[in-house]
Amino acid sequence: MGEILTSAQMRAKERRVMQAGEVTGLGLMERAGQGVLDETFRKFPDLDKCKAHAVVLCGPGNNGGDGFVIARGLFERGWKVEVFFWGKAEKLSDDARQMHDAWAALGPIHSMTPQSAGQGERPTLLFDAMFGIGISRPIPIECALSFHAVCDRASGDKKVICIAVDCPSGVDVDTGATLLRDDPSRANGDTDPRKIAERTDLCVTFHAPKLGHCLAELGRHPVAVVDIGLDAVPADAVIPPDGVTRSIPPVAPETWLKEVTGLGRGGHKYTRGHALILAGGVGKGGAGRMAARAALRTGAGLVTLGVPSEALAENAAHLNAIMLTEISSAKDVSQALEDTRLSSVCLGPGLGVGMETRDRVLAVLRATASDGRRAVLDADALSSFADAPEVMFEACHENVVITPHEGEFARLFPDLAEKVRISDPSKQGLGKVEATKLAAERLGATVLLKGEATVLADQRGASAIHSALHDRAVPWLGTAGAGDVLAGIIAGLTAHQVAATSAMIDLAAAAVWLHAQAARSFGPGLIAEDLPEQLPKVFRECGF
Ligand SMILES: NC(=O)C1=CN([C@@H]2O[C@H](COP(=O)(O)OP(=O)(O)OC[C@H]3O[C@@H](n4cnc5c(N)ncnc54)[C@H](OP(=O)(O)O)[C@@H]3O)[C@@H](O)[C@H]2O)[C@@H](O)CC1
Ligand SMILES: [K+]
Repeated sequence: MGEILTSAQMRAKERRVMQAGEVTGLGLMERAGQGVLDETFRKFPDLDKCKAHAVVLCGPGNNGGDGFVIARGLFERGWKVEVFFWGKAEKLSDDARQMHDAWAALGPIHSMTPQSAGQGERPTLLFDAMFGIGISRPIPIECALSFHAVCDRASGDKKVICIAVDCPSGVDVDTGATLLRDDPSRANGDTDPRKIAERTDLCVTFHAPKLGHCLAELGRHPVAVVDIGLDAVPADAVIPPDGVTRSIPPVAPETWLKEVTGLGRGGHKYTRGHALILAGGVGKGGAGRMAARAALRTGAGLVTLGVPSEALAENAAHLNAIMLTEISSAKDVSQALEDTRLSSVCLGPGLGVGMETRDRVLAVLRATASDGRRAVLDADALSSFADAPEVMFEACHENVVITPHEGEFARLFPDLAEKVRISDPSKQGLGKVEATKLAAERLGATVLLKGEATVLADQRGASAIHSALHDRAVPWLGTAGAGDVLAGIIAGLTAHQVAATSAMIDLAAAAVWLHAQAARSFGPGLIAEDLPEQLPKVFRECGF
């Protein structure tokens, strides 16, 4: 699939498939509930044999409807099932009402209160089917307390395995944030809805992951995706392709990597391009050297490091295959870029924050504005515009990518960063993806916002997420200089002539994947210098 949807896109798709007569709402709900059980027993196979005891918490919407299907499915498998319901049966949708009634013929439905939910023996499994993608405000405190009351039942000492249906209740799937009340004092301990996500062991969602699943600000649970038959109508018939956020890596990463980067297609050192990396002064060249080495390892035919005159000797002592040239000023940058064989430029790592760097950035942007050459701006190249970001926005163009971490992003886009901190969309809170898309639109270029979940967006509205979470987690990638290497990998990939037809966002996404893959391949103990050295192994594994 490779697509990551918003809740609105999911609903649009559901409507479209139902209109096409491919499936009914009841059919979708049945598949959803049964799919949650299948995924649960796939993840915890021993449980299917033990026919134990489960609690299902059902909410007032269709998420609750899925819960009634789950209860019935467990009952049919021989489990002891307790169902608690928060809401009024007469207010349920027709589909959820039918599922409610089907369960009512098999077992009791208890009203959900913390007191009632806290009685009895601790179950093996707890299904959270209280609220799904229809959440519009913070969840009722009684629901949060009921969830914890089941987990903490006094009778029994085993940890309850918590399964979230579609999402942990209270999480906004468009942002990954939990909706919180204005009054934080009302959200302490078990009344804090974030604790539901923290206690979740597995989340089972439908058809495709939603944005929030890939950002996962809270909780470290894995996410399983169940096919409920919505592929009967192609996605393009419902949602414009650029409106869908893509998942990086896609289903077949090796094929994708070859297509996007053109790597492995042969050529000679000139067709593979020439990357120019600008580095800092004496004692500050390490970051630039690491970026340069990454560019060379990524397959740029030639790489030149540009350094101020006083740093030439120091750098010469460190370099072999990488060429060295003197670049001491913005004027030198402009002169160097008159050589159009230089096909990509990377600047920022170790360059220092200030007017000097700002002028160099502007010189690069001017020189590359209209000839298709690519530029990568990172670190100090970004921070140097903190007090006048509009100067950079003015000069940027579609062949530029900026690679901020969250701090650098906040310096350039303080209003957007502030909105990401607001958890409630009705109070104009923004998710990270939406914020990155707005930033890219403002910049007129590609934005790559680094983090455990790296979000990419470009000026045309395309977006992608690389989620280094769960089974792709690489905590050891948070090491000094790792960002410099990423900037160098992008410079290396974008230098290639064969990559000229690929969109900047695709090349940047490929770089993010290679970077994480190199870190995964090396493992714990990694330092930034190891990353470029690991790339040949990654390329071999990709079949280059
Ligand atoms: N779409 C699909 O393809 C499929 C969807 N399926 C399932 O449906 C789920 C979406 O169902 P949904 O739209 O009914 O929303 P849901 O999350 O159950 O909650 C809405 C209800 O809660 C209420 N409510 C909201 N916030 C509240 C609060 N803070 N406090 C109190 N009440 C609150 C809200 O009331 P209202 O806001 O209208 O007052 C409404 O009654 C989805 O997650 C998946 O599990 C699958 O069956 C099959 C395929
Ligand atoms: K839920």
